[in-house]
Amino acid sequence: MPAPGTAPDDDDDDCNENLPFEAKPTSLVFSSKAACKSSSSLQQVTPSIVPSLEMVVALLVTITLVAATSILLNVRPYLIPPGPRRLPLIGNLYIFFRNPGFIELAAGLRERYGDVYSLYLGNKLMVVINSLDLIKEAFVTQGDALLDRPQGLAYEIFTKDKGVINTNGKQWRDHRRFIMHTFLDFGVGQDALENTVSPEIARLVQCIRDKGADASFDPCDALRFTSARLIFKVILNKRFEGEEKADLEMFIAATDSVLQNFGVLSALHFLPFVRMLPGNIFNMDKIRTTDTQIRKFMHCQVERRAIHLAATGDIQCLADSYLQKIQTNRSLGIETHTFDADNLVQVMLELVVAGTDTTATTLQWFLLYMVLNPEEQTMLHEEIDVELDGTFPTLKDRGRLPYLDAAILETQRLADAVPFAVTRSPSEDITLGGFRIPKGCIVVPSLTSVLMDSELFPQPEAFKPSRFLRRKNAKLRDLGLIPFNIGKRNCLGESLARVELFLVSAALIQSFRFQLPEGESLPSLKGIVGATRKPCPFRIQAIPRT
Ligand code: HEM
Repeated sequence: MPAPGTAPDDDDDDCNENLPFEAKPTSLVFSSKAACKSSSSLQQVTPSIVPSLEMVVALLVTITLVAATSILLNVRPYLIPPGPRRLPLIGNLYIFFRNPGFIELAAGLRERYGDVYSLYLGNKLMVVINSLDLIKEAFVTQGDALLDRPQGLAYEIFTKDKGVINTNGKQWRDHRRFIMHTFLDFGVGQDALENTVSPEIARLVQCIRDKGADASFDPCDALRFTSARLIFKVILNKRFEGEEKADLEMFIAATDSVLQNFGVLSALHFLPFVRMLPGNIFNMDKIRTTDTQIRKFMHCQVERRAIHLAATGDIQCLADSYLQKIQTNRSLGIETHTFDADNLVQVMLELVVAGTDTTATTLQWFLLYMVLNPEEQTMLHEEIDVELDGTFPTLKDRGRLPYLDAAILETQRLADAVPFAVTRSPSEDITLGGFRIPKGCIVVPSLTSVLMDSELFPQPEAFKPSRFLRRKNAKLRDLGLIPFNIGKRNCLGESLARVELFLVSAALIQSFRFQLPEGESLPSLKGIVGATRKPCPFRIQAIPRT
């Protein structure tokens, strides 16, 4: 008997027993003993390259099955919006890998398939909605059927049964209502908030002043820190001073890395088998470790608030109100799992994550448009100098600074900070634009399609604050300015974000003239799209104004 892999003995009558699988009697080539008696070198090489009958049949069957499946897969069910051809198993996920960017990809698909089109992520149907009319129809007129988030779509940081962003039904409603009421109590959107946030903004101004007029710097970090600090102040009454500054840096870096992996986490959700592959593909271990680190940090902050509240009874921030609600429920004997410590930690995490990157990104775009449009910046300087005469801007001044207000709105339009909002899922079949959007599918509004609509905003690529000057009493939503999306589940932090955007930009414009450092090439206006749409890194110079 030859060793495995060696040629069978020429004289061995039972040579078929020793042949590799391909060379057994049913083989077209090696079906006779004569064949076994051919040259040994041929016997060693040929069996591995000549297909057997089984192989040919298997191949034909596979090709037929793939072709049949492809044909079947590409017939969209009745009235389901059109979309590109999909492949077995991965659906249309392949188009995300070969395309230059999500926004360009979405624009191309809209041009080809119309305002409502569909894609398959694995075998999950996703419907993309374009245009102001259709987004209003979906999220306002038929909004009650489109309040839910798709279930099972739990990214590591947004768990599916806690918090507010990724939950549905009573859990979501109770938390959304509680947070909105508490924000109102703390004066979010009103003058009362000023005492809380103004010191942080003054600190940002000083931090930029300290860089010196000649220095060129990337404003990204300073703005992210300020945005995070503002939210931490409102929700945890925390300033992160002295040694604790490093904690905040760690937290920001960690949340950033989770957000950067957002795309991978989303793709993995639709290809669950990839998660099961051996090895640490996509660095999932790192993502989990970071998630644990972030959660531990927040737990610690919440515990400190609980100790402070027990000692003083003084309600100073959202966490205090929440802890008080847990206590009240307990003392009334109300058994509720909706308001508990785990939910509190999750809510805190979500508010910081949802509020930091979005606001900081919008402020970065604001500075970028300022340096690229010096004549617009001069108009803002003139307005603020005349109206405020050097006093630090407050919310009361908003009415006196219409050009600044318009410049912020125009920045928000062009920034398109959250281009595809957050996914939703119909709780029942709905009809939109003549198509059926079935219960349970994923729905994505393309906010870009509205913010960059040339009929609503002529020359949509141009930075023209004046387009918002004459809006009189028209609602921003009716004009098409919907960066927070619309309807009952739009951005929960809209009022807080508007306050921050106004106070930070007013203070910066009053204090500095921003310009491109000499010799620096013009920064690109093409954004980097992840969970948010950020500008590519750029450097500026801040010349102090007296
Ligand atoms: C310029 C800044 C911001 C922009 C452009 C923005 C945009 C958005 C968008 C488009 C959504 C998705 C709404 C939908 O499902 O249709 C959203 C949701 C949300 N945002 Fe914001 N946001 C900003 C700032 C903030 C801030 C400062 C906070 C928190 C303090 C915040 C907290 C939230 C929360 C909690 C949700 C989920 C709401 C829910 O599921 O009910 N956002 N945001």
